[in-house]
Amino acid sequence: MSRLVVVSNRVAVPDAQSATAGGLAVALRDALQSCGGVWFGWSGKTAAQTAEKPAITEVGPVTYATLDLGRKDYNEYYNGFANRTLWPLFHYRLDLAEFSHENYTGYLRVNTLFADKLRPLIEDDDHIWVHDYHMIPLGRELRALGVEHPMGFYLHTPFPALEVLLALPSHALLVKSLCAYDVIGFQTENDLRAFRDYIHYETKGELIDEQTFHAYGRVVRAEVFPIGIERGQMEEASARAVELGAARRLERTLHNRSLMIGVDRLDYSKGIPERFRSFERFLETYPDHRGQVSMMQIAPLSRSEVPEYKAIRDELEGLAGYINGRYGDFDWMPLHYLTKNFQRETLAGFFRLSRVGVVTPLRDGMNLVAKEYVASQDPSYPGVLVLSRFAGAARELDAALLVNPYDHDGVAAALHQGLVMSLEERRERWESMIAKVRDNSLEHWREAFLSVLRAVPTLAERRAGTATTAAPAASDAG
Ligand SMILES: O=P(O)(O)OC[C@H]1O[C@H](O[C@H]2O[C@H](CO)[C@@H](O)[C@H](O)[C@H]2O)[C@H](O)[C@@H](O)[C@@H]1O
Ligand SMILES: O=c1ccn([C@@H]2O[C@H](COP(=O)(O)OP(=O)(O)O)[C@@H](O)[C@H]2O)c(=O)[nH]1
Repeated sequence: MSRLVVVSNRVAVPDAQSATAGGLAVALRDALQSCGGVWFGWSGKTAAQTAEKPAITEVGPVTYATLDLGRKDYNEYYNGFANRTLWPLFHYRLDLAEFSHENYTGYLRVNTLFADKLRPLIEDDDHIWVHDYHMIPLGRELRALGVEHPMGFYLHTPFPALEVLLALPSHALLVKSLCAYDVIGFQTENDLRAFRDYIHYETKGELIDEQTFHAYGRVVRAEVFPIGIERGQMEEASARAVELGAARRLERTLHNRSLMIGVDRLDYSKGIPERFRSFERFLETYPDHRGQVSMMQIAPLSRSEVPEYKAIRDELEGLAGYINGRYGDFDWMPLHYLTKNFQRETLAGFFRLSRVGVVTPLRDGMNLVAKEYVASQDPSYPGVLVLSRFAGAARELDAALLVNPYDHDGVAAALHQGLVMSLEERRERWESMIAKVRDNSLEHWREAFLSVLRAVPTLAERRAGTATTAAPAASDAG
């Protein structure tokens, strides 16, 4: 099998902490281990200047190549265009999107630099898989350097509706850059539809069939590959975790009260203030639950240098204090709000103890927490998932209590419904959801994407005329 080159903003270089690597990191590492290759990206560290050469770590057949970013590059590329322009825009928050020429230039500069540094590491037969909004221009930059290899791109966030994307001054180049890839993967049908709308209405490209289109002189495949969680991992971890320290200690603090749980990076896309307001509405509307149930919100800090993330942190501290001050009692605290990070194995135990999982983003590419909550439940006594209809996960987990996170009364009613739901209905809903979580695992996602990417003939196959596939090949570099 030919080698794989993975490119992503964050690279999980194995080290002393490798045991705690996230699911996506493990899945990509497994793929690289089996066929060999390179994982390239940012080191996660900043320096005075961006590194001249990538730092190389060789582990078996895998080369990890990472670059430290200089402060200016880091600010304009990561804090700037990626997380102050593309992130809010892709999550339908035009009100928060900042359009700065300087940041945009920095974003393009870092992508050009990544392409330059990656080029020498690419071998003739490689397949290249690029991840996420940080790296959209990378494929086009590689093509400009003469890289004609099969190249795939996967977008982990939503792809915004046409009218929203048009607000981005550089929308045309962004989409043209996407078309430099041979395969583009999205989380949901919604995202794919939005992308095809853009191709159809803005580029006047030709939609050849459900998965293929022609634009900018290239034939490209665009498909849906919903991401999942590692098969069995949370199921096993949660069964073990309830016997372990943290979950045991949490259970003792509950004094037989019910627990509702939310776990999200501290990000405005996750709808945490709206969730707190819905929780307040719930306490107001259903007073019988006062003193009987608590909500625990785990929200590890994220992208803390971006002003909008600082603002939401302040807002949440104010709201949590207000709710606890207004409704709490000397022996009961309604809301536990923590900004520390927990290991997923610990979360698995917390999820299993929680009667209701509250996952109410305003917009989310997938939301793996929703799937992890389902996977962590005790099959004989499962909890209830309250899930935003605007999370990608809602497409598969349609047996959850689906809510509109902007509708505080509706979410409050769903929280109540989750707490009073019969065991029979809880089991029925959970069985439907766990089947989908198991079927659409992370491994399934990875193999589904790679099988489409690997069907694109390699450079060597095309040169030798030995391609056996009908998969479309690039016709020019766009
Ligand atoms: O790298 P950070 O800036 O610290 O952010 C963490 C990741 O956040 C985003 O995650 C997305 O990917 C998940 C898996 O596909 C998906 O479930 C979720 O809905 C997305 O928000 C981001 O897209 C990643 O690149 C970041 O690494
Ligand atoms: O304290 C925490 C909070 C979250 N997570 C993990 O972070 C991931 C979050 O992924 P999700 O798709 O829900 O959202 P994202 O943060 O990628 O937007 C999930 O695997 C969580 O279990 C974690 O390990 N510790």
